[in-house]
Amino acid sequence: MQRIVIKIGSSSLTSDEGGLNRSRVEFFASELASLHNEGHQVLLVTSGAVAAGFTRIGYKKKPKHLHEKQASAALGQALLMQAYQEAFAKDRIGAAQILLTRSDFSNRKRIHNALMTIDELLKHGILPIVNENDTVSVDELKFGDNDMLSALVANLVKANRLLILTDTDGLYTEDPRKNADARKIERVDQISDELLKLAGGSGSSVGTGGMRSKIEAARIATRGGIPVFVGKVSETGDLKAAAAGDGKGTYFDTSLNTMSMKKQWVRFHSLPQGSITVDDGAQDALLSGGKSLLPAGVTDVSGDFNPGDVVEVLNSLHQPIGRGVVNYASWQLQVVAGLSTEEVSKRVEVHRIEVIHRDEWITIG
Ligand SMILES: Nc1ncnc2c1ncn2[C@@H]1O[C@H](COP(=O)(O)OP(=O)(O)O)[C@@H](O)[C@H]1O
Ligand SMILES: N[C@@H](CCC(=O)OP(=O)(O)O)C(=O)O
Repeated sequence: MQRIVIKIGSSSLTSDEGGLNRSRVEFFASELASLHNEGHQVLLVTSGAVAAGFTRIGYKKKPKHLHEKQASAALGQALLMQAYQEAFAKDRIGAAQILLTRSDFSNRKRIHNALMTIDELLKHGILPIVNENDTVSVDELKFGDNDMLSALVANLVKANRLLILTDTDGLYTEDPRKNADARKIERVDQISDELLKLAGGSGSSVGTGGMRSKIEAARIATRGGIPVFVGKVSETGDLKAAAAGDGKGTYFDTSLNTMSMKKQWVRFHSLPQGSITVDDGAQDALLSGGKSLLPAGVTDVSGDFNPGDVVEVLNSLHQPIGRGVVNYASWQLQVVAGLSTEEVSKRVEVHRIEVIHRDEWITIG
């Protein structure tokens, strides 16, 4: 038995003019049902709410403004779920709706609740269907496309694999819609910046992130130890083949140095509650010395945070260099910034003397 997260993009479920393509929904549901019936735990991350809803609202093409997209998603999500529910019912599979936002992933309690819900549904043989909660997602915190959401869900549920389905049979050296000579890349073992540059934006009028956001998602999932497939499922049996390592697409192998769960949370899920500026010595200690941050290296503190929160760390030029879990409240750190360890222990009572312990630090940039 494997736990498999499958992401389906708008371009696979709707037509360019918008509106849900019911027969595509039925096809994907039957492919998912066949994996489910083999005894796997299957989770679906689906897009398509905006694309399914905008024509019904009366917009001529996919809307650009956030409130229009949100209105389309509110209508379209219901249509999407209805279509999935009816399609899965043919295989007697119950389908449940889970709507998440970016900020849910940075709140340990909320995301823990989501995980408990998903586990409970899977235990009862129900197929969880996840989408972004578009109505309450604000612009700057939106996933936008669901590729990143699927990677975070896969990490959250500790999936055995993530299958990102789209309208192209994998990653090419260039966008194959624009260059017929583009070559397919069958396997990727290291996601480099050069590879990210190969990938362009969306080729269709309904899709959002294009290949680039899929590679970024693959980077996050593979770092979490989850192998990823990006490709096409268009005929019966294609999904099983994709899950078995024989699909029409590109396979991304897990990177050798996978991050600990704690570091993954700091890197990908957390929302910093404040920032700490450090001097050049502390910057070196963090970036090249593999050391923890001590109060002596702190020059400035901003924001209102508590021990256990994540903070961003800035260098003396105010450029972000990383983030980590802080062991001080902001007011405590203000009192002891720049002081030696001996002085610190005279002035405040803290659980750990390091401002950020190296095991809870992550370099960014
Ligand atoms: N290097 C590339 N290889 C493959 N596809 C690419 C590449 N660069 C850009 N694309 C485009 O990415 C599109 C898939 O992304 P997108 O439209 O966002 O789909 P989805 O709705 O499934 O998320 C493809 O149709 C293709 O035009
Ligand atoms: N939450 C949105 C996702 C938007 C979107 O276009 O995503 P994708 O097709 O994955 O690039 C929706 O359901 O419409």
